Amino acid sequence: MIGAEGGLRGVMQGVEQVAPTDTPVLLLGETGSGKEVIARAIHARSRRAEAPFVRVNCGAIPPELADSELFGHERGSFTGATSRRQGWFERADGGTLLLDEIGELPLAVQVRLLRILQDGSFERVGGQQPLRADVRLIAATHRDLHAMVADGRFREDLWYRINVFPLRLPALRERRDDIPALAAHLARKSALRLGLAPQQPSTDELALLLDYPWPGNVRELGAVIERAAILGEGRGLAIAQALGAGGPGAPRPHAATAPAVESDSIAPLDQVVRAHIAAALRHTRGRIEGPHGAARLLALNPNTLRSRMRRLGLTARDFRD
Ligand SMILES: Nc1ncnc2c1ncn2[C@@H]1O[C@H](COP(=O)(O)OP(=O)(O)OP(=O)(O)O)[C@@H](O)[C@H]1O
Repeated sequence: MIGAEGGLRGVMQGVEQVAPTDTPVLLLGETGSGKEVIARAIHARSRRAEAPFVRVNCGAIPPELADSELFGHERGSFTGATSRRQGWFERADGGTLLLDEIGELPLAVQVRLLRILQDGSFERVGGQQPLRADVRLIAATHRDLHAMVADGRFREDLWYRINVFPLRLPALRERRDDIPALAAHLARKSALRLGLAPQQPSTDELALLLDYPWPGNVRELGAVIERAAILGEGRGLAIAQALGAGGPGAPRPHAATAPAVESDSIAPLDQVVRAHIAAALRHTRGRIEGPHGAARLLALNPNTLRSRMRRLGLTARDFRD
């Protein structure tokens, strides 16, 4: 895990404290910020490390199947239940269960979840016999569960039960110091996966990565690095192009000056240049001239930069906040 000594230091302290216990953990943080990575770290440091770690994405289960997915069902208990099925609690018995996106669970299922957390017992759908499962629960969400409690969309009693030890993962933009190490790690992983010579971002490319807001956090950084590795064809990382071509927050090319992307892999040069200049302007908050200006960063004469910005439809004012 990258950042354990950096931006995740506080979170890791919590991990070390809570891992040896059986206490439920609530992981809070934006999508892609590393909640699953932290859940696995807790499991690995617990007495359950040799037992299963099971992750269930509650947001991906159709609400009518949530009961059966979590607690299992007996044969014939509903149309389509052609055989007995073990639920995720049974499969995680002795180990750790990560319920990702717990806020998406229907209220009826939340009641059953509360019960298993309170006394470890449950029944399969259509089953009479009470069963037991010894499971350590880790819940994760990017939602404001407290607000959902206030709206009646999340049960207050369940909220108290899972909110014993909350850990909040900072967004990547709140721990920019971790970006260089993460980028290096992700670049090595991409190169291995793609069978390309490993490449590392240059200082200029790192500046682009440091400047980007990363709404999709580490997952998005991984995707940008992978795209950059593919576009760089083993000779480098095409970070500017990868950022300009795909990031949801990437500056959109100006219709009059940059044609639509015609190929997925090769962005028009104007678009790449525009994204690069925009990144420099974001960095300097719109300042063009002087020692802290974008012209200096880009090694351009300020007037040259101004005329390129005009041609590409960029205005310094847009970067001033
Ligand atoms: N600190 C880290 N070091 C190395 N890789 C990381 C780190 N944090 C996240 N990643 C990688 O980033 C990706 C996203 O992380 P993860 O799946 O844990 O995020 P998440 O918060 O659980 O996302 P979601 O809310 O969408 O489920 C994964 O591929 C993971 O391996």
